[in-house]
Amino acid sequence: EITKEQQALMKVIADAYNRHQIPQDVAKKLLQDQYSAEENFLLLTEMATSQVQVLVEFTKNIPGFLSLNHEDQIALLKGSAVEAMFLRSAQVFSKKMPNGHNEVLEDRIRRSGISEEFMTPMFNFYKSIGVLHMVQEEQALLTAITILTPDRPYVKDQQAVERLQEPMLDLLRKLCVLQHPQKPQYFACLLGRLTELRTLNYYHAEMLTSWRMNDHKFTPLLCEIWDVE
Ligand SMILES: CC(C)c1onc(-c2c(Cl)cccc2Cl)c1COc1ccc(-c2ccc3c(C(=O)O)c[nH]c3c2)cc1
Repeated sequence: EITKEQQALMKVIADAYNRHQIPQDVAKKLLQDQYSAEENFLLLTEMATSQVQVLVEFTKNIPGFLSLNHEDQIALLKGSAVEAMFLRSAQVFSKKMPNGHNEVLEDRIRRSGISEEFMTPMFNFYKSIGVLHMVQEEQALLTAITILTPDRPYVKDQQAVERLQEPMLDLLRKLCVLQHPQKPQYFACLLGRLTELRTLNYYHAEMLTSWRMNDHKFTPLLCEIWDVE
């Protein structure tokens, strides 16, 4: 019972998600052989920077986003960047990249100066996403829903964001019923992942602090989106 306009919305979001991905030459860098903590940190910084650029382009394709108040657009991007990158990197792990990126990505993350205490929640999240076997459309919608979270810090017109997020949630609910008829709880499961994502924001803030304590440098784009330096 997906309506015509919901089909159109799904197509726009799924196309934007598939069109905006990290360039292959950047993703391939994960496979080069330097494995020092320094090299890993630099590579991950490059991946994150490229991923933020991809995220901004994807967000601009979300119907209605560009007609939101400009400050609110920035607040939504800043508030959701880490969560969207956890989602994206989780899908890299679960989709079993053809050229073995997932093991390499995991290895580099484990050896990039992140302290043990953040590894457990991070890789638990990756596992919990992996077991869901989300289809591309679900991944795209879940990312759009994460970006359109009304109660991010400094968002002024929360109602305007709710009006954009609601149709996405409605569409995702219907899609889950269609894609996973044998799992009636599937939609609720996905929303549970969004709650888990929020807790990862706190761990990530700690990660940033400890990297900065060890004098790690970020790119201007990451400094801007994460309010560091
Ligand atoms: C500044 C650095 C050190 C950082 O700080 N926190 C995090 C960080 C971490 Cl360590 C975990 C989760 C979220 C964040 Cl922001 C990171 C690294 O972030 C990323 C972001 C995104 C990818 C990523 C995306 C797509 C693909 C891809 C494909 O699409 O084909 C193939 N390989 C991919 C790799 C990797 C690492």
